[in-house]
Amino acid sequence: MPGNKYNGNSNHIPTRVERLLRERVLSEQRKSIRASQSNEYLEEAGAARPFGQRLLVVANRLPVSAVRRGEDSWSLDISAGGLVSALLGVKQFEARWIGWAGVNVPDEIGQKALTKALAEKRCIPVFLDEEIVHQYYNGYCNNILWPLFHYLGLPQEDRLATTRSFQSQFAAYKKANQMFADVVNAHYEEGDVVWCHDYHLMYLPECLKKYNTKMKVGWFLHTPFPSSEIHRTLPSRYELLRSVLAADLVGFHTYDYARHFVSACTRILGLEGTPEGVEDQGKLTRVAAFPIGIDSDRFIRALELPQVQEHIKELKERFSGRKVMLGVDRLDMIKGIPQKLLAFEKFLEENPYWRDKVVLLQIAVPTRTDVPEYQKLTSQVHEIVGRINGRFGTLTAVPIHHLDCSLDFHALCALYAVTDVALVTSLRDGMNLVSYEFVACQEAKKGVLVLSEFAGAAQSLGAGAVLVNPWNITEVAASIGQALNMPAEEREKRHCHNFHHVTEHTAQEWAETFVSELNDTVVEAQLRSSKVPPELPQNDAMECYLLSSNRLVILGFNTTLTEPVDTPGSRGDQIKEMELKLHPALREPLTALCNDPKTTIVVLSGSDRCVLDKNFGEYNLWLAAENGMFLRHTKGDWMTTMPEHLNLEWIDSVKHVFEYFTERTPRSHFDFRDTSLVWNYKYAGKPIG
Ligand SMILES: O=P(O)(O)OC[C@H]1O[C@H](O[C@H]2O[C@H](CO)[C@@H](O)[C@H](O)[C@H]2O)[C@H](O)[C@@H](O)[C@@H]1O
Ligand SMILES: O=c1ccn([C@@H]2O[C@H](COP(=O)(O)OP(=O)(O)O)[C@@H](O)[C@H]2O)c(=O)[nH]1
Repeated sequence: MPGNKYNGNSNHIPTRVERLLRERVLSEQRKSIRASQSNEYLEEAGAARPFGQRLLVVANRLPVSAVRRGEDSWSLDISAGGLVSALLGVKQFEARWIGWAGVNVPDEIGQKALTKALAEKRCIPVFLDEEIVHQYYNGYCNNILWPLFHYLGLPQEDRLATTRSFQSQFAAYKKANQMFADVVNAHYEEGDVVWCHDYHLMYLPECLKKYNTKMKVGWFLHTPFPSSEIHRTLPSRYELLRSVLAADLVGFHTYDYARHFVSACTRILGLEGTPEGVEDQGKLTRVAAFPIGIDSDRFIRALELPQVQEHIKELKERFSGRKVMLGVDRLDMIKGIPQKLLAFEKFLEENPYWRDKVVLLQIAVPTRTDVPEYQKLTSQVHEIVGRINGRFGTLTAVPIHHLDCSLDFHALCALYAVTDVALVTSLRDGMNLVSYEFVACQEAKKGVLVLSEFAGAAQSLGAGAVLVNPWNITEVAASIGQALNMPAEEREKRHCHNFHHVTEHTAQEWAETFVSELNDTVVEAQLRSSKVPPELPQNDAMECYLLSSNRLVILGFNTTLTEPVDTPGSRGDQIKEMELKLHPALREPLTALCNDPKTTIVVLSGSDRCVLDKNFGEYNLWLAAENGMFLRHTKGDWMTTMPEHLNLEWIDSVKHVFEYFTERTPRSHFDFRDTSLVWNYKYAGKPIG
């Protein structure tokens, strides 16, 4: 099994540093294994795999688009987007894809035929009907989670309508996730690794673990994970986090996204965040950053193909005498296309010299065209392009070539290769693979990448790119000028830096690291659980209790004998908790215990004397107030265990410090008892869910 390095009987759980070192060694080994393998895409079922661990990749979309040709015939096209190319490049596992084929297939004959055709591509379909797709995909995924995770808030115009339809869309989301889970469960074999992808499937880890706690489940988010301040506005904030935490390993593109997730779990769920992940009652969900990459060799090799060379030649001729600037984006509001166009317009305004010497080629791939926000964006972009071309175009040339379509892989490679300046102005972007692909195709030209600081890629390619804030069109316009005028020597240095990153940190590497870490995480969890102290054997304890004739039982008060006010899933009630009260259901058993002549009961608490008097005055027991500073049997008076001449001079100064912080820490409170000062910050900043 790859990735399982815990040989023999060692019970050692590796530290982070040990894990990192081990991962580096393994990464080198994997690279040499990869180098000796072929590199074909979507191999037919049955092809030999070196290690044989099965990987079930579960994503909303399958890596193929299906088109119906007849009642029982389908044609399938590989759709090689970012995630697809990343995972198809992984040779180490026997991968199966589970996902939605992107079409509605209401009839059984069609479903059977499509299932059969997809099986040849190692794909397994999840059939979603139109209503579910509308509510789950267009609604909850793309109209709620997508804008929220990209800091765009809920859709502006129909905000209230969205708020109203929220519950039904969330119900559809859960239903759709359960449908994915049912298909996974039907195909799961012991030992398989199940890798769930993206915001579409946040509810899936829990569905899978409910079915089989032993299943190895990983979840990876391709978008940003926003600050907890954004996530907490989601009505389903609690359920989504809980469900993701059911996974063994949770991955993000950047450390920032991982940190946001952990802080959402601490702030919203009240759980403990550790450097390893999130801990809940001894169960650890590992959380880490796994920046994706591309299959850089595939791009580099494509540039050598005759048809790509031919295309490059044509493009060079077509745009000779002009510098080529390129944008490749899905037509999505997160990509900042209007902002990019406005910045380009400003650049042309301020730099008349460049007006006939530069062209911007903008490929705007249509996406989510059923969602109204996307339809509005299309019109807006067309309007801006028309205006700029009207302003700066001539009879023979226009400054912007805008294409509402997608290009095939070879055409895209040729475009990347002839580009002088790539312009990525995403307002937020999980990673942005286009910037990686551009770098991979620039060994000859060494063009400049102008990159938004809000794309995950800025963390990896930031050193070589010209970073911009896409909201600041003055800055972007100036960066366009800087890029177009950049001396060759500087371009080369910047390019080399990024090229090295793109070719070293590949998609294969990304997937292998994730799966390897997932395998390790599961083994570590087993080791950890074997170290947890065993539960009290209740029957044995009861037997001993019954046999003994002189028993001392020491009970706590707060949360031992009080009514629970802070159960998971409910908001804690600070006011109730501040007034400690014996749980009414415990009155009877406590009376019975206290009246048992063989048993002495002590309630030991940090509370002061009057609180204990009020709650236990009527019982036949011992009270130890302020953690034992005062002691009394309920039939007698309080006595103190405090040494004589105890120095209490510190109290005044500590009181001031506590008061200072109480004023500045919302929901904290401060108790001044006879011999102790207590500053309680349990409710400060957490939990809100
Ligand atoms: O399938 P669609 O709804 O048309 O959307 C296409 C994909 O868009 C998102 O991509 C993200 O993943 C990339 C690779 O990790 C990353 O570079 C990019 O920044 C993200 O936006 C989405 O998350 C995918 O699920 C969609 O399939
Ligand atoms: O005409 C096109 C334009 C883009 N892409 C691919 O779409 C992916 C876009 O990924 P990115 O991470 O940049 O953004 P996303 O669209 O996933 O948000 C890249 O792999 C591109 O090569 C494509 O196949 N054809």
